[in-house]
Amino acid sequence: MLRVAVPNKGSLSEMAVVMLKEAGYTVRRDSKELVLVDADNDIEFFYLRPRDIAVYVGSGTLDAGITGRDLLLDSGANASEVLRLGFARSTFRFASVPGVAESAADLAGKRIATSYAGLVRAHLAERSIEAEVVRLDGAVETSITLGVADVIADVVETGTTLRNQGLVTFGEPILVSEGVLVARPQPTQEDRLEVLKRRLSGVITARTYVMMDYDIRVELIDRATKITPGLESPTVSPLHHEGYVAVRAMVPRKGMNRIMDELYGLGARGILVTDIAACRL
Ligand SMILES: Nc1ncnc2c1ncn2[C@@H]1O[C@H](COP(=O)(O)OP(=O)(O)OP(=O)(O)O)[C@@H](O)[C@H]1O
Ligand SMILES: O=P(O)(O)OC[C@H]1O[C@H](OP(=O)(O)OP(=O)(O)O)[C@H](O)[C@@H]1O
Ligand SMILES: [Mg+2]
Repeated sequence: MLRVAVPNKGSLSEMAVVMLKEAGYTVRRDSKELVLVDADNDIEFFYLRPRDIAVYVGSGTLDAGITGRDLLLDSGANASEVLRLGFARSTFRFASVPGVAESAADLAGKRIATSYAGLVRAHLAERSIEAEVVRLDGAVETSITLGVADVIADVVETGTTLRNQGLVTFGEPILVSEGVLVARPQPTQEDRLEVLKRRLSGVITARTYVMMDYDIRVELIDRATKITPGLESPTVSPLHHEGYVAVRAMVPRKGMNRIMDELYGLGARGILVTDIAACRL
C-alpha cells in the first residue's frame, strides 16, 4: 500500500484534497480524521502539517506527499519534486520599507525575518552575504514595524499583505513556488507511485483542456486542423452529409473562445465544447 502525506491545513490543503478527490481517491470528511485508508485504491493518506511533509517523505516513513516547492527546499529533506500540481502558486521574495535595500547585495549586515530560514540561509550562502536570519512562525510582515528585523523574506501572492504594511519587494524572486508531489529519489513502490502520478497528471490535463467538436467542409480540413491540431492529431470522421467531416480535438481551455471564433470564420459549424471529466494520456 502506498503511504501518502496530504496537507491538513493552510493554503495547500483544500486544493490538494480537491485534486485527490478528482483523481478518484477517498478523502477525509472531517478535519479530525488524520489517517485514512483507501483500500480500493491501495493507498493510505496521512493528513499532516504542510511543513512536516517533506521531512516524513525524506526520512522514508512515507512514500510520497503533497507540499509546496518552497517548503520542500526549506526542509533540506532527501526528497524531490516528481510532479508540479499547478495550485498555490506564489513567489518567495525579499521586502522592506522603501529605500532600505535595492538588491540582494544590500542585505549584508541586515536582520532578515522569515519562516523559511533554510531557504534564506542557502540563498545568502550562495552569494557569500553575511546577514542575521530571524526565524519567525508567521505574519512576518509585521516584524519590521515591531523592530525585530530590517528586511523580511516571505511568500508573496497578490502582494496585498506587503502593501498593507507599507513594504515593497526588492531584488529578483528567491523562488517561484507551487504545490508539488514529492517522493524519495529511489522510491520503493515505484509502480504504485506511477499510478498516483498518472492520476494527478490526468486531473491537471482535464482542467487545462476541453474537447472540441465541429463539422467542416472536406476541402477546409487542413486549414481547420491547423487551428485545432489536438495533442497528437485530431480525429476526423466522415459525415453522412457528403462533402463534410466531423473533427474532434483537445484544445486549451484558455483559448477556446478565440479558437471557436476562428473556426466559425473559416466555415465550421456545430462547434461544441465539452469538459473532460478525467483522462490518461
Ligand atoms: N497567499 C498564498 N498564496 C499561495 N500560496 C501560499 C500563500 N500563502 C502560503 N502559500 C503556500 O502555502 C505553503 C505554506 O503552507 P502553510 O500551511 O505552512 O502556511 P499557510 O498556507 O500560510 O497557512 P497558515 O498561515 O494557516 O499556517 C507554502 O508552499 C506557501 O508557498
Ligand atoms: O501576497 P498575498 O496575496 O498577500 O499573500 C501572501 C501572504 O499569504 C501568506 O500569509 P498567511 O495569511 O497564510 O499568514 P502567515 O504569514 O501567518 O502564514 C503568506 O505568508 C503571506 O503573508
Ligand atoms: Mg501562512
